[in-house]
Amino acid sequence: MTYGPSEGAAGLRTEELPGLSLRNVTKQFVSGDTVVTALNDVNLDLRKGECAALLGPSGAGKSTLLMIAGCLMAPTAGSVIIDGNVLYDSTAGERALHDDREFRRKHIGFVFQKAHLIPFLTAVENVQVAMEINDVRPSEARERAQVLLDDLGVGDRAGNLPRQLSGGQQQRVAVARALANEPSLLLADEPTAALDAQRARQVMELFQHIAHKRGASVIVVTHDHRALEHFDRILMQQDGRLSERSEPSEVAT
Ligand SMILES: Nc1ncnc2c1ncn2[C@@H]1O[C@H](COP(=O)(O)OP(=O)(O)OP(=O)(O)O)[C@@H](O)[C@H]1O
Repeated sequence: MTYGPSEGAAGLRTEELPGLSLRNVTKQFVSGDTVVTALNDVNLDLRKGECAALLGPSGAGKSTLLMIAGCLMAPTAGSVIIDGNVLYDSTAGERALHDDREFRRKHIGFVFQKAHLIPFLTAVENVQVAMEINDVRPSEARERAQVLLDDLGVGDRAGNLPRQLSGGQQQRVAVARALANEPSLLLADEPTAALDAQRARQVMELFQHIAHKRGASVIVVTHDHRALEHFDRILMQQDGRLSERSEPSEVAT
């Protein structure tokens, strides 16, 4: 289901629609007699061009929130709306309303804690392949992949295999891959854990740039409170609930 060209979820004009909306999203994991409520009635509207940090203690549900926002996992209840496209709706149960794989490929970029590069492809091929899956011509894909690697300061390692790169270099290749298809929603789960302070700062600045200059909605899970200056919003996930902090100083260190 997609809202029409001029009207959206709440009667908003399409250009004013949030990049991401989570509506009353609940996620429960059941194993045997145990039920874990990882997300409990979570609501979020993230505008296009907004860059949000997601904080919270271990086990609070941060990764689960990213997986659901990124359509890698269906919510138990609630709806997920990306750029006016209803991806999940509780009334439709577990079934995605769109072909979520195709939607994900075209519109969503992920960066995980570990780079997860394809080991037998070079750095540039790892980025290139993400574009080719979306039917970009190989020559154009290669050129754009090289530009992204240059932007991330690893252009000179384009021809190296992942095992020939340091952890931080691999992670920057993974960031380039996530940006390959100019996603409207970028989700990153502790992307700077393997980086030194300077590189971590550069990656956070890049995320900020992607939101502010390209109009993407960005969520970054981080434990690094020094990075909070790079974010427009600070979200806190605790005991399954999502809340918002207005100032970095409100976040306990
Ligand atoms: N596939 C699963 N099956 C059962 N329980 C799960 C599953 N995935 C997550 N959980 C549980 O859901 C809760 C939230 O997990 P989640 O990984 O989202 O937390 P987190 O905030 O990302 O934690 P961390 O900071 O340690 O990565 C935890 O209690 C976790 O054990």
